[in-house]
Amino acid sequence: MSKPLNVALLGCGAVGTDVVRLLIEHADDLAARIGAPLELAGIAVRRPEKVRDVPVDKSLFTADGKGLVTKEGIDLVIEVIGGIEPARSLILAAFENGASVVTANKALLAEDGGTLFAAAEKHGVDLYFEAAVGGAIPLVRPLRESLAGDKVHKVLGIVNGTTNYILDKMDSYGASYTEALDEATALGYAEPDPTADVEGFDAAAKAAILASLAFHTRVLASDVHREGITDVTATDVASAKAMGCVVKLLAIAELSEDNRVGVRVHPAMIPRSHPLASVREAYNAVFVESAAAGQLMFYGQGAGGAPTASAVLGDLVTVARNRVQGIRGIGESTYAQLEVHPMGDTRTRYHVSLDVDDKAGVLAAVADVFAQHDVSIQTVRQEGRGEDAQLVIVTHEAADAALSATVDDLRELDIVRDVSSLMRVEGE
Ligand SMILES: NC(=O)C1=CN([C@@H]2O[C@H](COP(=O)(O)OP(=O)(O)OC[C@H]3O[C@@H](n4cnc5c(N)ncnc54)[C@H](O)[C@@H]3O)[C@@H](O)[C@H]2O)C=CC1
Ligand SMILES: N[C@@H](CC=O)C(=O)O
Ligand code: NA
Repeated sequence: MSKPLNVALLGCGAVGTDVVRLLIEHADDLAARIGAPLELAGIAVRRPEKVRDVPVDKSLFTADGKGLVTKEGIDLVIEVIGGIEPARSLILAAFENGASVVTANKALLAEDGGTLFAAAEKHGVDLYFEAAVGGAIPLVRPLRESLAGDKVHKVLGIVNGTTNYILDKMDSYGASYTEALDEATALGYAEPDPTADVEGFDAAAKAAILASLAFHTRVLASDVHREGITDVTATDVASAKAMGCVVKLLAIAELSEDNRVGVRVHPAMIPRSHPLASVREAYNAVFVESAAAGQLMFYGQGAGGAPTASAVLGDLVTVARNRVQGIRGIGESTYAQLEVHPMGDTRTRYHVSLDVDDKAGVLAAVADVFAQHDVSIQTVRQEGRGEDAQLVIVTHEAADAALSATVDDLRELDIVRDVSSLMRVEGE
């Protein structure tokens, strides 16, 4: 057994609490797997005086994160504070001090991962981040390692537990949006500011990380087309049901034929027969398609303290083993330097539900608008309701820009009273 490795923990909230618990409960096994015991050297939190349900001496808590990570002899730093600052400065200070870092911070990685990876490389230490995408699900490691010999061309999935929980409760129990969000927050799934979840920022950060790993190129959160679930209405959920579909917030990263990257996060209707439709509560699921392996599916708990702590501890064992052996693990791979194309160039399908006048020629006028934009209609369903009628149209695949322009022109028609539901359709 080698000498003990000193671990500094930054943050002791939903994830940090379970990290401490697992570090203590599994101490002997972790030491045997690493070849050295782990010693918790300190825990940085915003309010050290707060009473916490963690089985450690109170003296370990400090508000001085910088002092903790720059302490002599710190080998490993776990960052589960979240956000950009002070997380970034603390991670950089940890590298400077020669420590390897494990983080769950997708927001930071998707905004400024390049700076972190460069600093880790400069100081000859590791930066691992399995918990940042898909919580407990092994996803980062398969993309970084297992699929390193293949060519991935698409990644598609549900990567935000909070929004999946909300949409699931709305679909299955008719729960209100606010009620479901409160439950997700109480269960420890939501980000400190749940706007990050419901507006799609969290999923966009994860999509950027997945795209970078899958296509070996740097993709930032700002490159991702992002729409959250705040505009998803009970009418959308009911419309999806009527079509045999369910609404999910999807993250999709794909390589186009001209080798550009498209990355997007938006709600979409998917058929109930699609495997992603049965992903319930805060579970996540991600499909990866690659040239040689074909289709792979990863499924599991994407949020919550214990599942996320499992991924953190897995990384901690890896970087600790590297430390004991005096080696470094893999770094960033962005050699491909691919262009990211705008959302308008993405091929998508739309579901459009229109409230229209119920009179002769309406269907022809609506169909003409689609034709003007070269958008082909796959199905039309019309229901008369007295003076007005509902037209439910599903298109074939077309450029997103053409679909969006079609809807803009439909809104201008006198016979169209309202666009009552508008959503992309995926998974057929
Ligand atoms: N909760 C979840 O299900 C998951 C969270 N994550 C990520 O893990 C990280 C932590 O998330 P949670 O534990 O949910 O957050 P949390 O809000 O429950 O905990 C944050 C912790 O950081 C501490 N902190 C905040 N500002 C600080 C500062 N300036 N100095 C020292 N400590 C400070 C707080 O005192 C608290 O202990 C975030 O990056 C989040 O995106 C990743 C996957 C799942
Ligand atoms: N808030 C996130 C937590 C995990 O990444 C989510 O809901 O998925
Ligand atoms: Na993961």
